[in-house]
Amino acid sequence: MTEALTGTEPITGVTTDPVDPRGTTRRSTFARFLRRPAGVISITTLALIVLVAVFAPWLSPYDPNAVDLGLTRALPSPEHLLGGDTAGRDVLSRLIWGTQITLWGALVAIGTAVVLGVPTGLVAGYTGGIVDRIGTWISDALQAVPGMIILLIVAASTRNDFTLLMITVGVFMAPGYFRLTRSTVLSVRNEAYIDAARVAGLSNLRIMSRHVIRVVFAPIVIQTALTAGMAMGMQAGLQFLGIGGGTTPGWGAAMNEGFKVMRTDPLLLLWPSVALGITIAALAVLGSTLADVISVKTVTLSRRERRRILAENAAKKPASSSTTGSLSIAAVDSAVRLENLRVSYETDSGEVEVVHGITLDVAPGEVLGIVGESGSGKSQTVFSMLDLLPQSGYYKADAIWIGGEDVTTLSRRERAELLGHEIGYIPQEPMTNLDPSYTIGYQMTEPLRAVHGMSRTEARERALEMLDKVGIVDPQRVMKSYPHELSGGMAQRVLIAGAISGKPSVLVADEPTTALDVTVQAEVLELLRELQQEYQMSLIIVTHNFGVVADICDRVVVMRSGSIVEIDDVGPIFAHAENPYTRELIAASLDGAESRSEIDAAFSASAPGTQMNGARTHEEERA
Ligand SMILES: Nc1ncnc2c1ncn2[C@@H]1O[C@H](COP(=O)(O)OP(=O)(O)OP(=O)(O)O)[C@@H](O)[C@H]1O
Repeated sequence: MTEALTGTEPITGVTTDPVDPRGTTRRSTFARFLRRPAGVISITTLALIVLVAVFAPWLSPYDPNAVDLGLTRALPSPEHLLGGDTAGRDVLSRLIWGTQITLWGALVAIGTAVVLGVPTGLVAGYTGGIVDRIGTWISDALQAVPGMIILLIVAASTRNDFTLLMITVGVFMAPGYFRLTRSTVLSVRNEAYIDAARVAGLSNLRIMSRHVIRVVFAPIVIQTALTAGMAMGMQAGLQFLGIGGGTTPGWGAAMNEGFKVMRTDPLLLLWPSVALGITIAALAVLGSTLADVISVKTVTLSRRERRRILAENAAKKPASSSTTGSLSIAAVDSAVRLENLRVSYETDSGEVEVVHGITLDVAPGEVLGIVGESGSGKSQTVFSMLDLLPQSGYYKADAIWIGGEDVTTLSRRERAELLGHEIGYIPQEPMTNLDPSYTIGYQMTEPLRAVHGMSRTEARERALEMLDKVGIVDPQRVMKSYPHELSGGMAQRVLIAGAISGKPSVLVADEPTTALDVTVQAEVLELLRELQQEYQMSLIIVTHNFGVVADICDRVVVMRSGSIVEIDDVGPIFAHAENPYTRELIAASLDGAESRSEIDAAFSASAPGTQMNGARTHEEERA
């Protein structure tokens, strides 16, 4: 469907089906579900059962509690299709009304479990730390409580109130939802698109309710199908024991009555057992088919793998107390300034410092390159600046100035708000930084409305203007598209448009071209340079490539193993770098690798209508 489009080509033949978090369309998920006989049978059966419950007053041939002594223990007949029970009541009518009360009981229990378990699991998984520990502790404690004893106490103290009993059942089911939600959230909490939403200044509540909840949705639906059956089983069990039955003709109560006369009138036990068995089986089949179709998978690093990575890190550089780097202007005049920044990670083998006290600043309108080999600490530096370090990481700094304010003195919320206004962030991987569940239009307008207070129309106009600015040929159409319908180059342009749409004073680009092919890299760099000049933003560009530095930067910070080894203007660095490591990096970037001019030449040759660096003009794209 989607061809390998470059960022400048119009989208052709795209569909706009909403997608689930795994990138498949909702329609196709439902279609795949319906293609399975088990799916069709289970959903049809459940639909019929629900219809019977809803239309019980009309379907029931008699009053379920009306007594006709002539009907006592009567066998099935044309007037009473399932016969009469021991008190002379119509069995079919009681079974039909029983459907209603049984489903209602399951609904109350599941509703309670979902309301208690899902939001708490969401908050615990997303927030982590003490909130997570308290939530997990309560969940574990609840599971250790003997549920049956509590149910007996509730039954005794509420005179067998059926609804209250089912709420209590729901409370005991809530830990299942809590654990499922928490673990699902943990698996996506550090996804790049969640980080991107944080940097855009969206509140935690908004991120949780819009972006994280979507991932939780599918497993919760599956869990609900399975636990609804369990809730019904428990309800029937309670009524079978005479708890919570009362005069309510639930299936469990009917089974209780049938059990007493099982030897003489086995049919009285058979009918409610069959009804309950079919419903629970249909729910179980529905749940497992859904699980199969959606196949929820989370990828986690094995413990051994984690240990290996952390040990490697620890071996790379011992913690040091020295500070590296330098400053060029006063703190209040700088666009960004880091003073003695240290980043550490908590690991099994203790604390590992990965950035060892670095100091640097960026002037308004300046383009600063942060260069270094992989693992040198470039991203950790940027993440500290953007408050994006993962849970196990933390930083210490004498100060971090952004827009003339020391953000280390601000609350998390104030800082997020400041970041949303002052900094635009362009991440490494364009695709993973877009939420697959939402259209580009929604993702672009959301921060503009939530953070910058624009109306829907203003936000839409700004988003269209920015998409146009970054060279997207058909912005209207792209706004309606989902991330999987874009090529990598287009996705990166969309992210650039999103990053500049709030008109930030600083743009941070973390290896913005590594995930793109060579020709698209050239276009994106050219675009960044144009935008930086047009908006007079400061640009911090993280890269391992001195070709990019030569092309776009005013000044360069060279990092190695978490320290700064050299800071200088680009000219002097290329002419006479002082540090041998810098010289090595320059040589490695230019030696053998395609230099910028080679890339440009190659691109110009392959696409005659292109400017220097391979970026086509907007007019040419339109043509
Ligand atoms: N979650 C983590 N736990 C422990 N150490 C980490 C973690 N994330 C990163 N590190 C370590 O921090 C160091 C610096 O990593 P960083 O991501 O900043 O490197 P980088 O220079 O940006 O490299 P790259 O260009 O490959 O992204 C590395 O040694 C890395 O292994």
